[in-house]
Amino acid sequence: MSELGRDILIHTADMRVDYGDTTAVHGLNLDIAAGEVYGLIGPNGAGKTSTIKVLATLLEPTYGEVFIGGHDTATHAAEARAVLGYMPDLAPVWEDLKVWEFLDVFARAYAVSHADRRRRVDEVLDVVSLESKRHAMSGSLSRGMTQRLVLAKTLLHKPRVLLLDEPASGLDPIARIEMRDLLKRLAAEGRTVLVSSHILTELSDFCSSIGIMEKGRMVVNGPIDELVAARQTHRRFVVELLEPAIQYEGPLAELDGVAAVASSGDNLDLDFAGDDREASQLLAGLVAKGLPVKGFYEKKRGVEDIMLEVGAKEVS
Ligand SMILES: Nc1ncnc2c1ncn2[C@@H]1O[C@H](COP(=O)(O)OP(=O)(O)OP(=O)(O)O)[C@@H](O)[C@H]1O
Repeated sequence: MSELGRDILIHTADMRVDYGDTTAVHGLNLDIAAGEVYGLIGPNGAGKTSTIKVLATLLEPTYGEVFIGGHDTATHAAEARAVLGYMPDLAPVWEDLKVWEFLDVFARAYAVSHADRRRRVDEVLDVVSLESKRHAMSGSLSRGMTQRLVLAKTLLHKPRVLLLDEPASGLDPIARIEMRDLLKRLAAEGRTVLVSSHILTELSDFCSSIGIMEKGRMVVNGPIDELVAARQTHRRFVVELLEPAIQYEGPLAELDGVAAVASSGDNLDLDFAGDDREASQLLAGLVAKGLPVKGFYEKKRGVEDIMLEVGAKEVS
């Protein structure tokens, strides 16, 4: 399936998921291209898991169409499954199997030939940096290593599309960073990765696109660059002063291009509409007005700011 030359690997149209009278997902339209890392963000209960389960062919949508790797999941579920790897939230491992045995069982299930199995198991252990744990019991691994083992299992059949439900949940900060770096690598190798989280900052620095869900609806969806640019009508500058900034708030509001001024301690935050040359003139104007300027820099606005603007404050 392609659209304007893009290879669309995840496509949904009007996808709805009902549980009895509860609608968990309302008419979802998604198009995620090859090589993208798509962050599905939303608070608990927003509908992320239901969405991912449908994409993974584990749950039939109540309504709508779903294509994975160009395969209609309603009519060609087996073909769709062959190209996708799904990692559930808090997936269990068989604790009494060694790490390599755990992977070997699944390699058999994926019909990897006997001759290739050992090599394939070694390859996925290498990808998730668990080679040294090859002979360890699965039950002896830390939470972060267990998540990486489950991810290794998900990679055995070389899926082009990865569907990862909260892969960093329950991990300590270091294990989170390791998981994030691993996902970056997997995406850099050309896979399409859909990863969910209720923690925005976990995703914002490496996703190419995001979707923010609230109560089963997608409230923001698109490439991060475009989302940020569309909301960037004003630039935010910080002026660091040598003394309390509050006394300068009033006079500065009259300067050309300054839309709003706020002070905190020795800093002034300016909302400013203008290009770099005008920003440079703004700085000259501040100094000419006698402000004791110690520093002047632009504060880039990111995805976190978008979140606040769309009012999804409960997602943090
Ligand atoms: N099997 C089910 N039966 C009934 N309602 C369900 C079922 N699974 C999910 N729901 C409801 O559907 C809505 C969406 O849940 P879902 O698990 O998809 O959200 P989520 O964003 O993944 O949240 P979480 O992070 O807590 O898993 C919630 O209101 C939830 O209570």
